[in-house]
Amino acid sequence: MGKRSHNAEPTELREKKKSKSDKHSGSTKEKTSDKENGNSEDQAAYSQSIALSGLPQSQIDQFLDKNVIKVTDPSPEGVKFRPLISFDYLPPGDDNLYAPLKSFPAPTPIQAATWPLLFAGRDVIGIAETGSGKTLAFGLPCLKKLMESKRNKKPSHPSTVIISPTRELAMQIYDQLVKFADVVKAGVTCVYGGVRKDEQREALKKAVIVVATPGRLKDLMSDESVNLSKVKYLVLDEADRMLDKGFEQDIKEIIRPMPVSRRQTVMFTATWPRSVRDLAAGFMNSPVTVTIGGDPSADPRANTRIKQEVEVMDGREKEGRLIQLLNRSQRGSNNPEKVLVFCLYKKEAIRVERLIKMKGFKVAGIHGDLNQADRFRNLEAFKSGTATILVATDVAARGLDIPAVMLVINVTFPLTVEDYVHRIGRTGRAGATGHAITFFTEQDKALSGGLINVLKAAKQNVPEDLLKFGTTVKKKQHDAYGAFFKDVDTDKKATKITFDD
Ligand SMILES: Nc1ncnc2c1ncn2[C@@H]1O[C@H](COP(=O)(O)OP(=O)(O)OP(=O)(O)O)[C@@H](O)[C@H]1O
Repeated sequence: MGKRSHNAEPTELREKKKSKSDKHSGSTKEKTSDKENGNSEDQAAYSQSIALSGLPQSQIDQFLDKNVIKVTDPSPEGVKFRPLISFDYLPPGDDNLYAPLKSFPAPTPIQAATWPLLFAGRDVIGIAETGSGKTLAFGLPCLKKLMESKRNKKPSHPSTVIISPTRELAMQIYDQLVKFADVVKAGVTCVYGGVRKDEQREALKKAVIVVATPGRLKDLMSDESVNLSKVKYLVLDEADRMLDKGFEQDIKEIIRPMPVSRRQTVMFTATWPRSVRDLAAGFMNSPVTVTIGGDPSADPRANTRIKQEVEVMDGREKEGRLIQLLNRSQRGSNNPEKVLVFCLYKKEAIRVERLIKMKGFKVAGIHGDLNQADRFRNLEAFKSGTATILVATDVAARGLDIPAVMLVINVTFPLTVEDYVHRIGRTGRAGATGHAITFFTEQDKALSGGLINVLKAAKQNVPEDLLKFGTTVKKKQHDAYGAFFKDVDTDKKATKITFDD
């Protein structure tokens, strides 16, 4: 929990003097108008439940303080919805949609704070730690919209697009949506590169919600297999990755046919570097920014339930130390814990996987040199526990929700501190604790300042050896930021630049 001073701005959500319009509308129900939202068509109005409006303000304030929730709304009215602190306060909806929520005790803070805004049709930037339920934060409103639209008419073109940087994450979002609302299964489809297009083209004919990686979606647009001119709800998951150099152009092309006046644009992430913020603003309409856990302008923040250890070493010591750590975590138990090992380059991942296999451990790998079927199969083997160690490049750094990953080992430091935060965020999810061990060598010293700040912000030990590399945070990001994660369509001829994924 952060300090109270971090939380200075939620006063916007606290009791305010009633404006003229509030007085006219009464205190229990507040409907957003289309004009306020800048969204003209089919915008579902959101009515705050009477029970939620009736709660004492102190209870709302306590929730905001405890979870360090900051909501910044640029519109003249400011923030007027209370967070949905319990599932009981959700707007009326289909039982099929809400029933699976019963497996959770309460909405997570990012869900509680963003749902009212999303139901009300506002553009939202949601920033919250890894593993904090962001998928459902943007997913539930989109499923609700789908169910409502199904009742009204049969759509001819997709109304919702969710874009994700990797194929595995796209598939995971798709799985979560259909698991959540099986009844809408027919209306949801997932398109990504590395597999044939024919089935995807067929599925797109009936799709209302499309989950996609950018490269394949762009291809399917250009051969007119999908028309995005009717899209009203656009989500960029892992938004900072989607807006960085590797993807920026694709995203611009995908968004072009979607009319801004009718589009609700939603961005979610655990890290929100300054470098992408202006670009994000250009795609959005008066967005409300919701931050959980502290100031978004500060350094990237890691989930505080993860114990972070950094071991400064010579590069030649890495393999020996890795095997030592794996021996400790895998041997002597019938049920060895799941360990995710990150490498930076594909060749390195292949070499490390081979080494681990040679030592007799149950290991699988995931990186851009594998074909898509192998990527899915290996990820599944790790999820199911057939393999207890997964060696991955940064293709697995973001978003993947793999149950019970107990330890993340960074054999080679990533290209940015944001990626570090996402990598270690594969452990310690949904309220659990986690552990991350990072090997750091002189070669990585340009990132020592950023890493030190992440460690300090999460109240972790900073080794003396790391401090020696310097505490300055270098502004310039690696030029390849983003390029290592791009899903390249294997149906296409190779171009000059080849990406890691
Ligand atoms: N209200 C809730 N209570 C408890 N667990 C939840 C709740 N909502 C979602 N979860 C679970 O929390 C886990 C993490 O959620 P999710 O993958 O959406 O995290 P995320 O914030 O998107 O993480 P990342 O930043 O790594 O992408 C999932 O297993 C999900 O089922």
